[in-house]
Amino acid sequence: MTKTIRIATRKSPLALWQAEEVARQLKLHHPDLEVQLVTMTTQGDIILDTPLAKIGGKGLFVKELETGMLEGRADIAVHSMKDVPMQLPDGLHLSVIMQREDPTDAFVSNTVSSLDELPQYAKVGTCSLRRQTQLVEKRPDIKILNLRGNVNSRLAKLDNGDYDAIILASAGLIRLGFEDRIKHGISVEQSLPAAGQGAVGIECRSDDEEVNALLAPLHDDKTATRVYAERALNTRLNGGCQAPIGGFATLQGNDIHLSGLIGFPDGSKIYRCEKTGPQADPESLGIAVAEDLLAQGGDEILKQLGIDT
Ligand SMILES: NCc1[nH]cc(CCC(=O)O)c1CC(=O)O
Repeated sequence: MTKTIRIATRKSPLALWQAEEVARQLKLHHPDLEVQLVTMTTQGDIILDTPLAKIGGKGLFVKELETGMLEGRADIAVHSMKDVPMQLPDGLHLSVIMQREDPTDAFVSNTVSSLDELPQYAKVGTCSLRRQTQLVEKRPDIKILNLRGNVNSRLAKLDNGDYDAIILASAGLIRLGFEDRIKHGISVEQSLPAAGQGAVGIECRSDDEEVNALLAPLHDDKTATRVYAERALNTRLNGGCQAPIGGFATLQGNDIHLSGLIGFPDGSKIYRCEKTGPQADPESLGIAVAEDLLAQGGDEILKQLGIDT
């Protein structure tokens, strides 16, 4: 009998694109494999009118997919790594982290081509406290407006004239063929990305040896090392993708260079830290950067946001 892998995925265009890309790569490596998409709706897809930071829960975009795997209705789930909580349920693990797409935040506008060109009191759409914090630090006059929904509907809201500019992950725009909407990828110095941004991960049951073996060729070691360091930073800060926390790692020779930040959402103060450590131990580096940020005053920010450290 031919083996079938069932992929649990959300129905948003980006989620479907990513699931289909995994299906395509799996079939490339295993021509006889059958791959099916099992679409599911998550809490994050239902609650569209509330800023994510206010809903507060972690794993809003992944929980139903995980339940599907634990109940045997699917074999794997494909996620944007940025949306994957730091702690996974018992019995599941991240089997694969795929090669990273452009990790930057994209500046998207129909009227200007950069942050500096935005008129005074311009309206900028984003639902990310991390993006907001870094934008407002540089441009305190800017009015941040909430922007939720999938990539396509966010672009439609910009075109509708609701905003002077919006900030989205470059990776999602590139994958969906909207690369031409990106005025520029904002430098990581100006807008430090979220942990895991631009990387796709595949989760499955830890004990499913056959599926883990079939997935293995899709793993990218270099991306995984970077994402592990970024996620270790987030884990120590107890952040999720909804906190005003950034983390971005690059590889330099045999080392990892990790930049992290945490800031007040009004941009009044951002604490930053960069450290370098061996590629063999991304976790320790992530924790060291997190400890430094907490000691500088990041603990106060987390306390004000109601996040336990
Ligand atoms: N939180 C939603 C989300 N999760 C992953 C991406 C983009 C794709 C990626 O980071 O791989 C996006 C959209 C966005 O932030 O614009």
